[in-house]
Amino acid sequence: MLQHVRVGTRASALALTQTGHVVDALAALGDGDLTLETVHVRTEGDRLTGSLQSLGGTGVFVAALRDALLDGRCDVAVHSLKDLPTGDADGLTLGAVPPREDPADALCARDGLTLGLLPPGALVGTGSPRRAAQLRAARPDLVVVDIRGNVDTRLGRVAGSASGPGDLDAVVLARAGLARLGRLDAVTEAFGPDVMAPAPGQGALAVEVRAGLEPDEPLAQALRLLDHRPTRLAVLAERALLGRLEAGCAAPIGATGRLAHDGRTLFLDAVVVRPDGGASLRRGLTATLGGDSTTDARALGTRLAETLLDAGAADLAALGAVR
Ligand SMILES: NCc1[nH]cc(CCC(=O)O)c1CC(=O)O
Repeated sequence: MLQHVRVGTRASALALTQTGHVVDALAALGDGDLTLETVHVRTEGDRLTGSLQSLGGTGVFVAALRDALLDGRCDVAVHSLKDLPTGDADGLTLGAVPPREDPADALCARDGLTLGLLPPGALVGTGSPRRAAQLRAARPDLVVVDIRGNVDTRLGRVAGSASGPGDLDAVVLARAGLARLGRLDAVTEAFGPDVMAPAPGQGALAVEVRAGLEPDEPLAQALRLLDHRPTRLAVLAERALLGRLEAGCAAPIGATGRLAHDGRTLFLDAVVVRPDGGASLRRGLTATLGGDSTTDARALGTRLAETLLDAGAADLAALGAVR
């Protein structure tokens, strides 16, 4: 059976490379039964300017792609997993979670500087309250500047660009995005999770499709082969934590899940940081997965969220969740 599949993407450089990776992988895994086409979908987030917080988070980037899937303008949508809202989308399903890149956050500073070597009062750009809070915790003397824009725009704020010289000493970006764009040269320090815990889902992609694929259609078969169980279980736990805390991708919450080599021990570490960086709560839990590993992974995230709520996370970070 030959199947033609349209893959929807945003037009940003990062979205295009991410979609390209998935298209190439699906073509290889489809074993000649799949033909693929990339279709561009314009999203509201690409049009608007202003801080991400004022847009209500990066969910705006996702909504237009989801509409295109539901309308049948495309059959597959590739998202940065951390940008997906934690709730399920009606009529859609997570078709595959490919192997994750290193989820670390990375400092991209002028003159090869690391966080410890930035001078007092240095200007560090990020649009993420999570990154801002952890920067303030590590270096209360720095000035965090709220910025947005695509990866090139942000790097240009340090290195300078056609529109002028750089006006910041550093920016913080996901290492994964830089890796996919071939821009790891800009990284001057990759943060360990003790300094900056990455966002739930960071470094992972989500391949979303309409619910109800036939299991034997070529797309469904290729998606099963593309799916990486350790990544899927880790991100399900991370996102369940975020969901239970009633927080989105803009919340000052970091989380890292990891499946042990035995395939059934799942670790989850999380931190909730007060936005001013002056206090934080860090907790970890481990679960042994049973027959329904998906449910168990989600339960681990929920349980860790409740542990954090018991310790006062909702007040600390002004979250919506109640215990
Ligand atoms: N919110 C924007 C966004 N969504 C995903 C990535 C990077 C790639 C990833 O985390 O998988 C980025 C840019 C960034 O945070 O630096």
